[in-house]
Formats: sequence, structure tokens, C-alpha cells
Amino acid sequence: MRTLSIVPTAGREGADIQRLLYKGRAMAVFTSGGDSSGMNSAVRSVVRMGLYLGCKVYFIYEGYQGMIDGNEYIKEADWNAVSDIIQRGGTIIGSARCKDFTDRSGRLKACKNLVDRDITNLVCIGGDGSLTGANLFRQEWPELIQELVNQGKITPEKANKCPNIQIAGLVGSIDNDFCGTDMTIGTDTALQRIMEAVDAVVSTAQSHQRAFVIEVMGRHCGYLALVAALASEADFCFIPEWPPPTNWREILCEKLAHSRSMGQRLNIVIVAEGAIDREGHKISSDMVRDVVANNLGYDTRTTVLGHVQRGGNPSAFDRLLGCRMGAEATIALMEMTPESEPCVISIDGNQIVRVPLMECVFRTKAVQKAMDELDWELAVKLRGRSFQRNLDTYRLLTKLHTREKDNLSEGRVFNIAVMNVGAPAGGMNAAVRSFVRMGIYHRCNVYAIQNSFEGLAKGELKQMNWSDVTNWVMVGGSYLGTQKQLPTKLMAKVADTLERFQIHALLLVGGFEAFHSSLLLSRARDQYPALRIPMTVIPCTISNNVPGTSCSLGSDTAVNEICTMIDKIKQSATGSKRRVFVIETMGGYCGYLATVAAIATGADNAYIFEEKFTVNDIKEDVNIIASKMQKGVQRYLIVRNECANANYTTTFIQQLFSEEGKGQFSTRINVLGHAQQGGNPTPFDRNMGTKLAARALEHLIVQAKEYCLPTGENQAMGPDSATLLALRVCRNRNFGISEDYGRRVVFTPLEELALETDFEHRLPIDQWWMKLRPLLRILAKHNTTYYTEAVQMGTGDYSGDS
Ligand SMILES: Nc1ncnc2c1ncn2[C@@H]1O[C@H](COP(=O)(O)OP(=O)(O)OP(=O)(O)O)[C@@H](O)[C@H]1O
Ligand SMILES: O=P(O)(O)OC[C@H]1O[C@](O)(CO)[C@@H](O)[C@@H]1O
Ligand SMILES: [Mg+2]
Repeated sequence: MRTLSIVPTAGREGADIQRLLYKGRAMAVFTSGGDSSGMNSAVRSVVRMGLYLGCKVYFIYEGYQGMIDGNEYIKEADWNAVSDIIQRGGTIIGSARCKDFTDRSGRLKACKNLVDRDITNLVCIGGDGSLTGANLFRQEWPELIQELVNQGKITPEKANKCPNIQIAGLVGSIDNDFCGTDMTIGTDTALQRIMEAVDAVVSTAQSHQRAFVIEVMGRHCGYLALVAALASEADFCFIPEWPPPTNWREILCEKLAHSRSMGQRLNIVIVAEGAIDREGHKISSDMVRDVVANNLGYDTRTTVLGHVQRGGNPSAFDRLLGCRMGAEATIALMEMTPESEPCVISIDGNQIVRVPLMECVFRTKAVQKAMDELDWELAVKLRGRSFQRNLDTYRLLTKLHTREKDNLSEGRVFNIAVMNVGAPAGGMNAAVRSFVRMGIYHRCNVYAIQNSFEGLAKGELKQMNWSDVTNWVMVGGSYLGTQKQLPTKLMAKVADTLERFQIHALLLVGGFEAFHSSLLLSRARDQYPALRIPMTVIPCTISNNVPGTSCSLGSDTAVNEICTMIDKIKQSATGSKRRVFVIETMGGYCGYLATVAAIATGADNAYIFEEKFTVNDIKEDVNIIASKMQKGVQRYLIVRNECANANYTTTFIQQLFSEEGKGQFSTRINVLGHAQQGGNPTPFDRNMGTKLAARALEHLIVQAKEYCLPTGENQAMGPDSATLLALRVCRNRNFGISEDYGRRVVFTPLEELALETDFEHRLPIDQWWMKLRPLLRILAKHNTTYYTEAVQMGTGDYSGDS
């Protein structure tokens, strides 16, 4: 495999892109292949960024077929043509698989239709097939033009005007089978659909003590099946990249019977539609059902989820991904020269990057080749680190027995404890479950601390068994009980309990208070020897206001809850006409939820603490509202973070709008409240909780071996033994981007993070998502300057690490 090769483009990141910078150019956007949720968001973003830059933007309807048929299938788009589509599934411009485009004669017709409209820039939103077709089209373009001149179908002048075609691709596919991007548009939504269905099946399976075999899509890729299995505590999972051994029937039955013997009333088996055995023979869901029913005698049913997985409203992540990728695809096109290779706009961790299209296609094909050659190690490796990590975690969590050689505790028995601190958030239970099971796997005594520090001070610890945490992953809130209280006044009692139970390591899963309290614990080590144990924090709060992470556990669930509520408010606003809604979100002083939810719902503005706003900004909104209402859009949504400004409160804004908008529009308030903390966790939060806790457990055991002596003396005093574990974007500050660039799961010493924290407002000093603010304004038609996100990269192995 190639080594990491990242080529930063000088001056790209942070460079400003002025309005009307590319006035007069023509571009088109189309969707092709299987549709996926989030394509509409991408189309909207491409159109609006194109218009912002001064381009003429065309829709091409029905994929390549529309390009070939021309006429009414290629139509100019205006701003309002993409209004109110961001929350809708599918693609409003239609998608298709087109046989004609695979023939040169079809591509010649397509070329003529584009040249007639001076279109020399294309954004292709589709899967690997669509992007391969686009690349071929670009390579052939000069010959196609020459042929059209020779046939007298276009003039030489016209040919001179359109010597080349530029292509930028966005990968829209639920399968997540494309090498070169961590996620494709639509995958996260498909996972949400799958989890909704699996959660529903679990409740009926539980009632009847049944086994269910659930078949999920993904073509030849096992990503959806693997992640769904992790997020649903499935007993077994069949994926094409890592087929089971030839005696899979016995292994499967032993596993299911073991789960039942541990008190489980049901079994879930996830089968990828492309599942195969080690010889490459298909394993179907019906085959699996028959094996279970015939050998174990369980009442077993098969559920094939089918196209439900591709439908429905896009998740917040896919909407945001569509917005970010669409905007950057347009800019990438405008910046290309005739020599530029077509690129794909990808996401690497939190960063949007440009990667060479054909290298991605080449690597994607290499995975299939590895599978065809039954080289499973290579297939998994080529899928990337994130896939590998998912697979490793899944295999560990579902292992039947600990093999002595895998036991990290190396003959010792550590007492380890876990607690929740702060407000409840999605993923807390998943993290605790994973920690408990991994701890038991490594022969530890695992204690769950009830009710945060109050419980710890009182000695409310429960030793956990494997089955105590069954079915915890899919449930929101906190089973352990969670409070915001800091340990300051309880320190002596806390130390006393830790000593009494001889705790060797501690995991805190929670929000800013979890971070702050472990910092306080570590700083009290001089005074209390019982605190000289390794401790780690997993940031878990809907607010995403903990330093040291780009994305705290629970924030994805909250953003999705908020989007669902705003979608409904938006619908009401659209129906009421001339209505403005001011929607208040949680987040403390952190404007993450307000900003991200505003972008993902197509809201018009987001008022946040981090970006100061004055009464003039609010009045500017009044003017924009009035002008929008005159031009046909009859609603306006403003999202306001709860602590955005002490004086410009949500009520103040409503009153100001009511006065200034008299006779033009009416204004209403919606305070979303605690619903934002609730709901079933998203697959992302379930899995992140599971994986982070597994990693934390390994780390704590390694440190316990070093710092907790068999004599009973604990010696963890340094900053390396009080850390926060999280997803983080790593950057080299001097150069802007470096070899170690990308998303990483890292442990950062709390003392280091304390230097990056505004304790008064409970915020990290530097917040990556602030760079999304200009995009919010452009897509809502405010006057602003856009700062491009993308950096150019090679196609090394840069996939994420979680
Ligand atoms: N090698 C190729 N040459 C020309 N056109 C192609 C080629 N491969 C695919 N296409 C065009 O792209 C269309 C979509 O391709 P395909 O059916 O493989 O879906 P996809 O884009 O890979 O999306 P998904 O797999 O997510 O459904 C094809 O119907 C065809 O028109
Ligand atoms: O919608 P169709 O043409 O039946 O295709 C189904 C296939 O498309 C996908 O949904 C997306 O590629 C696959 O997961 C599935 O195998
Ligand atoms: Mg494909």
C-alpha cells in the first residue's frame, strides 16, 4: 500500500473566496447511480455556492440519461429552486443507471448538449461507477469535441470555447464502499434506518424469546452490517471482507447458545447482503436462519430490510456532509486548470479534502480484487483503519472466552471503576457497557459507581457482571445516574471509598464536569494517596464544549433530535406563511448545537456566544427577512444558543422582530429544552462510546500495571496518568497540515487541556466548527466571504481511526 502522501496546497485553507469571483462561468450538477439521503443537501449547496460565485448553474435531471437526452433535462437553476429540500431524502433532480452512457455514442450526445450551453464544469454526485464514467468522459472530451466539429454539429469557435471539461465528484452512496473518504453521503442515514428497524425487532424478539436474522444492504461492502452489529449488540455478524471459518455453523450455534445461557432472551444476527464464506460462496440470511432453527430449535425469523435503508429524511451528519462537500466541489471546479486531474471531495476526520478521483477508484477496485482472491487480511486493510478498528472491537466484545495470551492484566486482578458525571447524553450507557465487558474480559473486577460523586462519597459501588449490561447500548440517558456536582467538598470521602474498594483505575464518562472534576482529583493526589491511580475521561455531553475533542459523545444524538424538531417547526412555518421562528437550543455558552443544527436544517441564521452580535445584526436580519418574504420565501428560522447573549435574549429578539416586522411577518419562539438530551442514541454515538471505552480500558490496565504496585501502593502522580480520551483533529500548528494530520483517537493530559480552556464559560478556547459559520451565511444568502475548507491530498491511508 502507498504510504501517506499529503500535499498541502499553498495558501488554500483559510483563503477567502469572494462573492462573484467566477462570474460568467457555467457549471452543472447531476446525481447518478443508487440515490442516497443527503444528495439534496449536496445539490443545494453546489447550486448556492455556484450562484454565490457568479456562475450560471444547471441541473441535469435523471443522471447521465438526462445529459444524453438534453432539452428539458438540462435546466438552469436559481436560488429558490433548492429551497426547502435539505431535509428531504432521495434527490429532487432524479438519479438513474444509464446504459447509453457506457457507449461512446451516448457520451458524444452528452458532450454536444453540454457544449451547447457552454457547460465545462460538472459536479457528479454518485458512486464509484458514476465517477468512473465521469473520468472517462473527461479523458475523451477533446476527441468528442473534434468529432462534433468534424460532423458539423458545433462550430470551431464553440470548440475553442470548450476545450476541456472539469470534474469534481461527491460520493453519494449508502454502502460506504469508496476508498478515499471516511464516509460517503447517505451512509449515516442508512445506519440510522437500520438501527430504528433493529431496535424495533429487538423489542418483539425479546417478548417471544426469538432469534432474528437481519439482512442489510451494502452490496459487496460489509460496513453497514458491521457497524449495525456493533451498535445493536448483535450476537453474530456476517460480512464479505472477513468471512467466518468453514465451521461457522458450529461457531454460530455455540455463540447464540452461550448468550442464552447468560440470561439473554433473544438473539440478533446481522447478515450483509454480500456475505460469503472463506471459499467465496454466498451465505444468505435464509441459510443462517435454517442453521439456527434446525440446530438450536429456536423460534427464528428473517427480516430483510431492503430499500427502507436508502430512504427517509437524511441524518444531520449527511446534511452537513452534503453542505460542506457541495460547497467545496464548486470551489474546486473553479480553481482547476486544464491539467488538473478530476478530484473527489472527501472527508477525513473533520476535514474536507480533495483527492484524485482515479486513484480512489483504483483502490476501491483493489478491495474487490483482494476479496476475489480470498485475501481477507488485505481486503480489511484496504477498507481502512476505521473499518479495521470496528472489526477488532466487535470481535473482542463478542468473544466467548478470554485467551490467557490476550489477557492484558497478566495474572493480576485489578479493581476498576466507572462513573457518569454531568448531564445525561446519548452513548453514556454504551461506553459503560463496553468498559464493563472489556474489563471482565481482561479478568478485572469492574465496579459501577452510582450517582456520580455523591454516590462515590457514600460508597455506592456495584460490582458488575457480563449480563448486567445487556441491552444497554441502545438506551439513552444514564443507567448509573449522573449529576453535575464537582468533588471539591467530597474529596476526603471520595478518597476513602476508593481506598476501601482498593480501586486501581477510574473512568469518568461525562461532560465538562467530568473533565473538571478529574482535573481536581488529579490535583489532590498530593494529599490523598488513594487518588494516585490512573484516571481517564471520555467526554460525553450534548453541548460538545469539552476541550480535547472535536466531537463529544452524545452531541450527534442531540443534533439529530434538534434537526427533527426544527424540521417540524419549519414545516409549520412554511404552512403558516410570513412566519419567523426563533428557536432556542441548549449548549451552555457553546454555539456548536445551534450552528450545526442551523446548517443542517437550512435555517437562516444562528446567534451564538462565540461570535459577538449586536442589535445591528438583529436588525439586518429584519431587513433580510423582509426582502426574502418579498421574493417568495415565506418563512425565516433563527436558531439561538441559550447563552448567546445575556441581554439579547430569545424573548428580546422576538419582541424586536415583532415591532420591526409589523404588518410584514409574525414571530414565534420555540425553546427546545430537555428533549435535546433524550432519545435513543444514534449509531454514531453508540459506536463511539463502545470503541472509546474499549480503548480507555486497555490504557488504564497498562497504566495500572505500571503505577499500582502489588504491595497496594499507588504511584500515579504525573500528568500522563490523568487524561482525556477522544477523537481529535491533529495538526501541526506551524505548517497548517502535517503527516500526522487527520482524525485520531488520542489521550491528552488534563493539565495540557486546562491551558486550552475557558473555565468561566466552560468552553475550549479553539473550536474547529467555527469555520463552518461562513457556510451557514452563504447558504442562507447573507453577504459574507467564504473561507475554503479543503486541502489537497494524495490517497495514502488516511482513513479515520475510530
Ligand atoms: N465504466 C463506465 N463507463 C461509463 N459510464 C459508466 C461506467 N460505470 C458506470 N457508468 C455510468 O454510471 C452509472 C451509475 O453507475 P453504477 O450503477 O455503478 O452506480 P454507482 O455510481 O456506483 O452508485 P451505487 O453503486 O451507489 O448505486 C451507470 O449506469 C453508467 O451510466
Ligand atoms: O436499488 P437497486 O437498483 O435495487 O440496488 C440495490 C443496491 O444499491 C445499493 O442500495 C446502493 O449501492 C446497494 O446497497 C444495493 O445492493
Ligand atoms: Mg457502485
